[in-house]
Amino acid sequence: MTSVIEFDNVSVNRGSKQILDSVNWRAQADERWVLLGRNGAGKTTLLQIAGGLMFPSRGTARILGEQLGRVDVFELRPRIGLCSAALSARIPDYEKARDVILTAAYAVTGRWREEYDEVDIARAQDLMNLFEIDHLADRVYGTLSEGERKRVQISRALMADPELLLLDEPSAGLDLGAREELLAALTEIARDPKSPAIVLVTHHVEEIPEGFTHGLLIKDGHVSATGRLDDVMTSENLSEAFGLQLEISRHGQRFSAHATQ
Ligand SMILES: Nc1ncnc2c1ncn2[C@@H]1O[C@H](COP(=O)(O)OP(=O)(O)OP(=O)(O)O)[C@@H](O)[C@H]1O
Repeated sequence: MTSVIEFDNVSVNRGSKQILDSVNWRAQADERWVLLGRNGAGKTTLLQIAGGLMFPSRGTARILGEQLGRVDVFELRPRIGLCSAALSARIPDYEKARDVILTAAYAVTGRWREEYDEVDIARAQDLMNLFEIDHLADRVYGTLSEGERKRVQISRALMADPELLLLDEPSAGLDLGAREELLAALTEIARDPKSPAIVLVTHHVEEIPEGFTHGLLIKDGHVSATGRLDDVMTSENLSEAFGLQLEISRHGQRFSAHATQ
């Protein structure tokens, strides 16, 4: 199986700051990855490179078989579904939820065509059903709650049937009920063999959906642990990555963490 993500010694510098330091990472199509690390560790930067939105300063990054720097990123990006706060900020407040999702079929924000294919409309409807937002289809984005917006954003990211799905802190700002609903939907996607490869950035081990298979811990721009989730999610690895003594417990397929000193 070809790797969806292949990073070889990827480094990123901005001025004198080294944001990423020789990151090696391989992700396959059937894997669901979690990136964890404390504030400023480099998670968003890593995700930006995986999304073809930023180039490494050194090293090589291949995404969906294409090497950044040698591929037209405007052809690569439509193959990648992205959900991030930055992208959400670009969605017009007056756009109806259904159109926020539908416009992803044409890689735009803001509705510009009056006609969509039946197949696109059916897919948007399926996604709204999956994320239980079909009742919000005619509501404008600006009036939706944070949890409702998150579900619209992920539906949008999946609309163009991407080969890689990147989710940057999808649970941020959600209340407990909304978070659990979102995690249940992400679990359903993670367990579906037809789903694309998924990379999810989070700060909280409690927010790792069931069905995720691999983890990458990042500390000060370098990978501190990587591999199968069960092997990565140890108290020792998490304590090292977050720089404090943590105890990780597991309840079924969910994790929790607390500091021991
Ligand atoms: N253009 C830039 N110039 C200088 N420093 C930058 C630039 N972009 C990012 N950084 C720094 O690089 C580091 C990594 O940033 P990044 O956003 O990738 O971290 P993160 O792990 O996603 O953090 P958070 O959890 O707080 O969102 C941070 O210290 C950030 O301030």
